Amino acid sequence: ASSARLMVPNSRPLLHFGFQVLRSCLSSAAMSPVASTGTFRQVLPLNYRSGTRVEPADGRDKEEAYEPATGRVIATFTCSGEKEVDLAIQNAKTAFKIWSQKSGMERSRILLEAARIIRERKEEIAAMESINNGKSIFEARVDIDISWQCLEYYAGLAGSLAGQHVQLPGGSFGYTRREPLGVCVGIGAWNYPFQIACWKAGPALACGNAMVYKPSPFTPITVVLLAEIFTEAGVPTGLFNVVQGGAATGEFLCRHPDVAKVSFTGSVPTGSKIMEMAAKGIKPVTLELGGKSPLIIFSDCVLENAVNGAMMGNFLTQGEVCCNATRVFVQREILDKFTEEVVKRTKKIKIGDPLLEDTRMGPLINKPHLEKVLGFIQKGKEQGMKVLCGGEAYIPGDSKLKNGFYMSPCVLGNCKDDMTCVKEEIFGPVMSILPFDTEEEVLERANNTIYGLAGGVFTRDIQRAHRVVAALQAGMCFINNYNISPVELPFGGYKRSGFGRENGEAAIEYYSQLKTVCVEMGDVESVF
Ligand SMILES: NC(=O)c1ccc[n+]([C@@H]2O[C@H](COP(=O)([O-])OP(=O)(O)OC[C@H]3O[C@@H](n4cnc5c(N)ncnc54)[C@H](O)[C@@H]3O)[C@@H](O)[C@H]2O)c1
Ligand SMILES: C[N+](C)(C)CCCC=O
Repeated sequence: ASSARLMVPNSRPLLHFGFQVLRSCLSSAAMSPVASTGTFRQVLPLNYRSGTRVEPADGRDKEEAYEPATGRVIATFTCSGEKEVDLAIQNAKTAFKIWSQKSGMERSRILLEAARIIRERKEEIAAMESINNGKSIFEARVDIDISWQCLEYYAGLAGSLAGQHVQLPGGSFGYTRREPLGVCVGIGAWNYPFQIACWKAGPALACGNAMVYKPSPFTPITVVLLAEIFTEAGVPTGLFNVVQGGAATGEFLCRHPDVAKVSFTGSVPTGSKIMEMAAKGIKPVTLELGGKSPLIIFSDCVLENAVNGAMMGNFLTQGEVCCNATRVFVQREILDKFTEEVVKRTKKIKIGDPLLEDTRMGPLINKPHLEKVLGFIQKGKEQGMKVLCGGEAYIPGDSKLKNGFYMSPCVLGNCKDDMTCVKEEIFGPVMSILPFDTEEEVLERANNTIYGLAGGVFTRDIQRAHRVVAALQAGMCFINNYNISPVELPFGGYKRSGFGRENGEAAIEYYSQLKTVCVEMGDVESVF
């Protein structure tokens, strides 16, 4: 068990779908945080191999991880070198031999146990996620709920993974076996550290693979808890390993000859490099990349729902969400009313200490990122955009937060499709509002982007809703809602937002391979 474990308060009933969980968190009575901001310090090693935390066997560069709420360093660690990466992969290979021989039901039981432990330790994990990432505690709880739901879901599928039996002439037959790939590498982004790891580990382990996981160096803390939980749940030693580090460590992983697959979540430029490295070894990749998603709001919508959808589509996790609907197209008849309401609601967002129950927006991940986001807004102003609210660095009243990386959420008006803020992924709390007149026009404009991760529509016209999502060039579409995450539904992008899918039955395809067996029941005929 982790000695970094924090106190776990009374648990509460849990609901099983992302949105309902979010609702329950929003409406539930305040629960006191398990740690207070400004006190956490990570002292244990952050690599995980041979079923325990270890210091890396080699590595040169040191990294520091921050608590964005205060700007404090909470962990210093060495980035894993080539030797450490190899040790983790060799461990995974050994564990794979045992794990891949287990039946689906055996794997299922262990994944269910891991899900149960995550549920039990939800408050502790959520608090650490909030401390290291900056997202509000109530959002972090939703992330942890989605994480255990993901493991439960794949535990449910593990027992029914199967091939096909095909009858051939003369009593001969063929069958297919669904087999694991081997050692899979997971590389994650910093915005959903624990959840991204579960979205990869859940299907990978259910299919019988082993995994070596590298989180973002900005958020190294919580994935090690996941590794400890898998061990406690009963996976073979070395099945799920963690190596810490940045680009160099990631490259050692991607280039390693014993790695069967790379599943990557991160930016488009890094995704392109990953694909190139994987191509050298003919390794399959899953790429979950960035986005600049459109949300189309027709004048016949339920305005309050559309406003809620736009808020959820822009301001979760300080706007640092890949599938955010940062281009909000609003039909001209309701533009003023919609804008007025969104601005009113945005101004009311409570910014501050992420561990406080009533905080709805915490700090951004780090200072350079905050400066980058503010730079986008400055550029927007220079290009003629109107800042309707927010868009400034923010210093909360509490003196311990004065060095944190806060900004006020921003709504931009007077936007044009060719402006930088409308074209590029900002990855911060910045919503651009764009008027439109017709369905045909808005679809053309919505699809005019290199990205294709997500998209949404608000309308009461059911035919139009389905017509619009069918025309959207995006992998994840929402009708009359936005940014909900049922783990039963596949998630992934079109165009440069990547390929492959996480969640849902679809993910099984990306962590397994089919073997065909042809069985002869008669004699062998030869043409020679
Ligand atoms: N589609 C999705 O599901 C999804 C989810 C979350 C975030 N994202 C995207 O991630 C981006 C933000 O995350 P980020 O800033 O951490 O992205 P990033 O690409 O900078 O880093 C992602 C991960 O890749 C590693 N990495 C960097 N260079 C590497 C290299 N050369 N070889 C191997 N690994 C390397 C990083 O250390 C990190 O762990 C945004 O674009 C966002 O949209 C996508
Ligand atoms: C859980 N969300 C909100 C759908 C985000 C998925 C991961 C993207 O960054």
